[in-house]
Amino acid sequence: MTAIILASASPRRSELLAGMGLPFTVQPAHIDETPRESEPPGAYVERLAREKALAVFAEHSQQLVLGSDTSVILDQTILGKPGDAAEARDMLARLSGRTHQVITAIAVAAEGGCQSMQVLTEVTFRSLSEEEIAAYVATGEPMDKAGGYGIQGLGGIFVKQLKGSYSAVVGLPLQETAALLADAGCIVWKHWPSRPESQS
Ligand SMILES: Cc1cn([C@H]2C[C@H](O)[C@@H](COP(=O)(O)OP(=O)(O)OP(=O)(O)O)O2)c(=O)[nH]c1=O
Repeated sequence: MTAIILASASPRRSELLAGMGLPFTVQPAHIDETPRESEPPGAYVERLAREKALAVFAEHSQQLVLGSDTSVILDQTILGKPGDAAEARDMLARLSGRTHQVITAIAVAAEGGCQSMQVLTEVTFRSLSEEEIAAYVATGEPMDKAGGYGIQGLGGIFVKQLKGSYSAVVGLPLQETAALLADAGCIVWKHWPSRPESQS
């Protein structure tokens, strides 16, 4: 099988991909993540996923490279990772009591080209008090996460409703990633081990 490289520094993406039962190595991509002027959020997120995959593929063209990007969108505005505690507090105050979109794009670069797609999930937060926001920011959890929260962590208690893909919000949509890998010739389930006693 063609070796898989995950072009990401995100520990969440590594965990999610490992959970699919595939062997892979990690090589983070270093790209400029500045949005272009009036670039629509979906186009921005998918462009970054492709750029991450292609940056690593440029050095490993015999392999299959998976790139991904996640952004939180509120009122058509992209909320990336907060730069400091004040920005994290501001993001969480804006998300409080509202529904926002989380767009995660994935891209697979392989010999045959680069295929990509976007997954949109709607997340509704309950109202958050100022004290709760301050306590959450003080934990440090928001700092390396789009929108300033982690649904898989302490931030999970803010989420009232989710429509779409939970794994996409965490950083890697499992079903769609398996489909894109399959298109590139990597059938995920063929790599699953089976126990001898379950064969009868
Ligand atoms: C909304 C949300 C985001 N996140 C994380 C997923 C991503 O790691 C991060 C979004 O930033 P990204 O720029 O997509 O990813 P990254 O910088 O962490 O890693 P890389 O670019 O190398 O792939 O936010 C959560 O962990 N939980 C959440 O609930």
